[in-house]
Amino acid sequence: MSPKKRTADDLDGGGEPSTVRQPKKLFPIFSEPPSGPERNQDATFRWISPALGPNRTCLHGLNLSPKSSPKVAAFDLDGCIIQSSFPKKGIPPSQFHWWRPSVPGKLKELHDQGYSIIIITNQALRSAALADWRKKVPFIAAALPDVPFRLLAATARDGFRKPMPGMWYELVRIFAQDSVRIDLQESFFVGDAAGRAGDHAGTDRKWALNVNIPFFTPEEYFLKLPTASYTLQGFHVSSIPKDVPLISPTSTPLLPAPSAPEIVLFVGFPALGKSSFYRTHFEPAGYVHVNQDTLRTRDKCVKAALEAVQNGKSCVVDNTNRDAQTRKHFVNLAQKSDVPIRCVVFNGSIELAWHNNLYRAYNLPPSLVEKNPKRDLVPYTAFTSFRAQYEEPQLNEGFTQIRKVNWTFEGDEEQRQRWSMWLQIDGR
Ligand SMILES: Nc1ncnc2c1ncn2[C@@H]1O[C@H](COP(=O)(O)OP(=O)(O)OP(=O)(O)O)[C@@H](O)[C@H]1O
Repeated sequence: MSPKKRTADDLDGGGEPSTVRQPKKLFPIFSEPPSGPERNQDATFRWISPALGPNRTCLHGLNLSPKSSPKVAAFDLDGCIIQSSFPKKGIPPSQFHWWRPSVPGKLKELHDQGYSIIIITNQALRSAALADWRKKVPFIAAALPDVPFRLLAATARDGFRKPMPGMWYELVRIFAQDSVRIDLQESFFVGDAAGRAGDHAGTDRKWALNVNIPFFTPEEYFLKLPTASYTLQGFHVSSIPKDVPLISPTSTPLLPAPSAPEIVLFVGFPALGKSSFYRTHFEPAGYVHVNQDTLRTRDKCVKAALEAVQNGKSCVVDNTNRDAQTRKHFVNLAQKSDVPIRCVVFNGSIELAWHNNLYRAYNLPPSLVEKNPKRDLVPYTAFTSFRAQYEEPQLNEGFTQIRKVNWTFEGDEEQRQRWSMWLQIDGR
């Protein structure tokens, strides 16, 4: 049996068992709803998700009264605890199949050994399907009457969605309220999206790598099968070329000395680090920052650049400046004002730019979030349209010099750790 294909709009992150032996028979727990919808009234499960607020896309539910323990046994839902929670026409929410019959017993055993049982699931379903899915969960809980557990479900393509670590941060925050610090070595995560041949993704393994806890596939954990080989697809910062100079050519310094008024025009994908580079290298030298994100229109940027040079100041035009026509506005201004204009091109792939975009929107360390205003995710179309319309800057556009910047990470250990995580959501 091959894994059933789902669309990104339907569901991702769980998946039906996609490798190794499939059971010949399903194991229905309920073939009928036990006593209709009213069955939920005495259910042990309750949703406690906030309806509003920044965490509203992360659903949160409790079976019984789970305790916070330093030992966390975390499980994916679909293709791991149950076979699939994907709603199907004509199948009541009460009906589901354990991934294997041994699953409920194993969960009970872990609870008895003092583990906190946590279900971590991606459920980016359309609203009607999500409503059906929410009805299903209490039935799964009812079949685990002596296993207290906590369930977190990411319902949107945002920082909560595996492999992004948002659900883990949420767990750490909740446990901290009970003064419990999770022991990473004693904890583990089991999931079927493990990057094995035939797996629909490597999302679960990436999530465990991100949060730095041991990972097992359901076959390894529940069936004790040998570890399977895997390959993780998608962008990771370890693929960025090393040992390239930060600025090339290296023959002249980045800043002229003694400093004379000039315009420096940045070129590069959104989120490739242009503003960070400005703050590190140009702001300390007194360059005025001209940026369309803050000024809103190009006319205002041209005006701000003109004002800077008229006041005898240098400035950096920190926009994407994708083509010659866009750049011409500033070249003309420089020529009219009789100041040199140089171009600084940011090397770096669309994948790195998108990664930084995810990092900036969802995974900055709290210390950085406090310092900087929160930046929303820039839509992917901004990256593809930059790529489609990009024209490599040429000296004959009127530049006195063109420099290339190779992105190099600057930040403390916590920043580097968060930036080095797998952030790309499947498919992008
Ligand atoms: N060299 C670097 N070291 C560490 N982090 C960086 C570096 N460059 C960029 N970043 C991080 O990547 C994210 C995007 O960087 P930044 O906002 O500077 O990009 P940008 O090109 O100015 O983006 P935009 O064009 O969207 O304004 C930020 O979170 C930033 O902290």
